[in-house]
Amino acid sequence: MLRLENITKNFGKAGVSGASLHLSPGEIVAVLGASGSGKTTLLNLVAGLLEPDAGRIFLGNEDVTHQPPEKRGLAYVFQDHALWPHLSALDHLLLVMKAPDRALAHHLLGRVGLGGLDARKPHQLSGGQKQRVALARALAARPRLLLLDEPYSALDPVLREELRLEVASLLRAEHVSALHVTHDPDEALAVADRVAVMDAGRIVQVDTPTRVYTQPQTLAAARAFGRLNLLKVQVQEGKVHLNGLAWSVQGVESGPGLLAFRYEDLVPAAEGLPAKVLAVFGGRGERLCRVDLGVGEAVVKLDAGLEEQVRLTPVKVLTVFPTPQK
Ligand SMILES: Nc1ncnc2c1ncn2[C@@H]1O[C@H](COP(=O)(O)OP(=O)(O)OP(=O)(O)O)[C@@H](O)[C@H]1O
Repeated sequence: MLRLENITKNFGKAGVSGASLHLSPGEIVAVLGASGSGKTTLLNLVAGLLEPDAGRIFLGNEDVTHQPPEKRGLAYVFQDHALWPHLSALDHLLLVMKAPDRALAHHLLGRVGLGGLDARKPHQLSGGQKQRVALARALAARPRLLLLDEPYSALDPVLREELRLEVASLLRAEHVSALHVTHDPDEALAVADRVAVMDAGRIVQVDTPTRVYTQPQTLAAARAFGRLNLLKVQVQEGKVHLNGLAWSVQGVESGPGLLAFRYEDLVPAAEGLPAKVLAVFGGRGERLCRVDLGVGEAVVKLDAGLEEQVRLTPVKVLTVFPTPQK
């Protein structure tokens, strides 16, 4: 459906470099990465709003690298919803339909939670409602590929959760592929078949959300999903030793590095590292504590009453990542 081959766009030191990616028909791929890692630039290249310096973009079998945006058959929903001030919500949908269908437009507005607001113009809608008109319009265009750039960021958390599932199920029902930029790992987990992680302009890993979470290939990929603890360690012949505890880390070079593990994999254990609780926070039924482990600080899920003299050990480590240069 979409194939990117070695796409590069230089903005001095920033931009996108050597990005390759493919999307199958009906597949939803989330693009995750730190701010400035190149996510929006990648989307703009696919949309045709930017031209790459090198590399090629295919939609189906068609090379669209130098095609203008309006020829590409895509729809996009970016952070600013770009609505026409003089058009009603319903008219926005009718305008992009090849064969205008009022019943379908009305139905789509209902599906994104705008039932009864068909006649409203943008100035009569809230920011979140405008964003939903933009989403419904994108779906009404029946694109071969939908590009989403933080489409739910202006919505409240409840609506965001409901709408992302609703849109994902509409996309799946219609077999529409989507490339979905988000900062929110929960959003990626909820809607994406695969995740592409970007770091400093490069796509550093493309895999299912679960595999990126459990087997991140780089520190940026591990960070993309959050809930990450890092302790400074020394690797010696594939092993890490910390105060009598030892882990084997396959394929990691000897020398200094960062032992990485998720919050939930740090657990109380009699033989663990003595932990001093520095702060307690959290919610939603889980209680998180920042602790000093003597060898560094970490965050742990800890039930009330366990703070006193608790010993903790990471029962599962992801790997040891090289210490970043910066
Ligand atoms: N037109 C431009 N001219 C020069 N530099 C640019 C331009 N557009 C983007 N950049 C730079 O390219 C890098 C990637 O920007 P981009 O907007 O793609 O990042 P992002 O991952 O989408 O970030 P965010 O999550 O903050 O939106 C940044 O360093 C940005 O400053």
